[in-house]
Amino acid sequence: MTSSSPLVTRFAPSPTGHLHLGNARTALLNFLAARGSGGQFILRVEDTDEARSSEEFMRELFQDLRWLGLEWDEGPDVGGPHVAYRQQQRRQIYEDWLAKLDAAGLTYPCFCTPAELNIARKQQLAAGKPPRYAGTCRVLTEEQRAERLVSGKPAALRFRVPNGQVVSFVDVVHGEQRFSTDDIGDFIIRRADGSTAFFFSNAIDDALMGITLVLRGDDHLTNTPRQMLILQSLELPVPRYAHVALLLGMDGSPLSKRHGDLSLRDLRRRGYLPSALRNHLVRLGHTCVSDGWLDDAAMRAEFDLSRLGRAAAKFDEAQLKHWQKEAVARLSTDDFLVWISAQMPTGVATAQLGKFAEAIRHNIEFPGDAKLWVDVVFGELPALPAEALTVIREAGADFFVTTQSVFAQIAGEFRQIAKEIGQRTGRKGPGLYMPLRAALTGVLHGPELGPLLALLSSQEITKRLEQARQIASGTR
Ligand SMILES: Nc1ncnc2c1ncn2[C@@H]1O[C@H](COP(=O)(O)OP(=O)(O)OP(=O)(O)O)[C@@H](O)[C@H]1O
Repeated sequence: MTSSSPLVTRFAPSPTGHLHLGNARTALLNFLAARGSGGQFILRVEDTDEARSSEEFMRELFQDLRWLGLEWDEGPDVGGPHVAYRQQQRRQIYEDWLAKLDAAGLTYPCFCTPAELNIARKQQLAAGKPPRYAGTCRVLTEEQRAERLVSGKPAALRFRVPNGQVVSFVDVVHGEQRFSTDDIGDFIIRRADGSTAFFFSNAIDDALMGITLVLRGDDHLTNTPRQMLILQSLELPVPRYAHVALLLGMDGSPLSKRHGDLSLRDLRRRGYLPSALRNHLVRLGHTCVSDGWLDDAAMRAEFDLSRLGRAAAKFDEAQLKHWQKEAVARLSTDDFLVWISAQMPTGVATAQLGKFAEAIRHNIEFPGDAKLWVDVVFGELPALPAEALTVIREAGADFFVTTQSVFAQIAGEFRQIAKEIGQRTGRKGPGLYMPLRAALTGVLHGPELGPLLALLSSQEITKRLEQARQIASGTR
């Protein structure tokens, strides 16, 4: 279903931990749905769980989303026409709407203790029935209610679910959905401690903030009829819903903040690039027509609600690494140098820096990988590993004598030099390049030799070839 009208979407996380890849995927899809349709993307912080929420997690959540490249049009730190964007600051709004439900006779206080609820639940399960609130406090008389309230018994507030109705809606991902209200027990909308429950505050906020599409994990699919009942009772607009399959970790269970799963922070610390994550995430639970790299504009154009999928998507780091390579290849030289800056020595001339970046970038997945090549180019050659020594010895001292004289005679491109060495020594292919690599870089794999050697002084090249000659002749 492609939507031509602008969509107002939102990402509504709780600041109770670090955002993981599943959260990030949901945020990205909401962002794309809004941007692709010329609509608005709202960030709302659902911090009603005071015990688990923190300011620190909220700040980090902003940083993580911005790092990922998702900017919001309205939110706690940028404001907007629907302030406040933190649920803790919206309590009065919830009280006002609760009062309306109350006035319509659609709520009642519930005095059942957790222990009582637990017993009722077990009895229902034992009888093979789906657990739902048994309605104990629904049928209290006014006197019984007043008595309990006066005695100071803690009371939650429940929504009175109408009997014998069907709540139906067309989910963008799952299609037609029908829920009988007889299967939905009266549910809590305000807890005994005074805080509003997710079902309530989340639905009220979506309606008041003008959200037209609620795109979220399919863990919320069965919450939807409850939320719709509340909105319909209050004559508030009901958004469209799209419930996308949850992202699963390697162990097959859904990623979750409370388990500290695959956080964006960790992936960032490990050197992953945000554009790599975006390209990976947009293909989890959403199919793209293009298999190739998507820049921001192409990703917006590719995104289509009709391509959201039902199948649970599993995180696969090999796929993420594929996009990481693509992302590194696309960094500008300056951005690449900033990315690897922690590995770079000081005092390197600007022209050298650019050449170094281009010489090594295809061999770098993470910034730490640059260290080896920084040492090879700007430092002393590290101690040669056994496999390099073997290759050098196999080539023999004469090979390096010839190589030294060719380097001294030809000041041209490495290709010319290598051709000349090949002609004079009768070596070609790996037989030619491996001993050169071993002697000049100490490593048998890596970036093209030419651009790398162009960064070494002729004295340094001579020194390394001399070292190899001595190794090959057994004098070192
Ligand atoms: N594994 C997941 N895959 C995809 N989306 C997810 C996943 N987990 C949560 N979401 C979505 O992220 C949004 C924010 O959810 P929320 O802040 O409750 O995250 P959470 O990881 O479920 O946190 P917690 O572990 O604290 O319950 C919701 O739309 C939710 O559906």
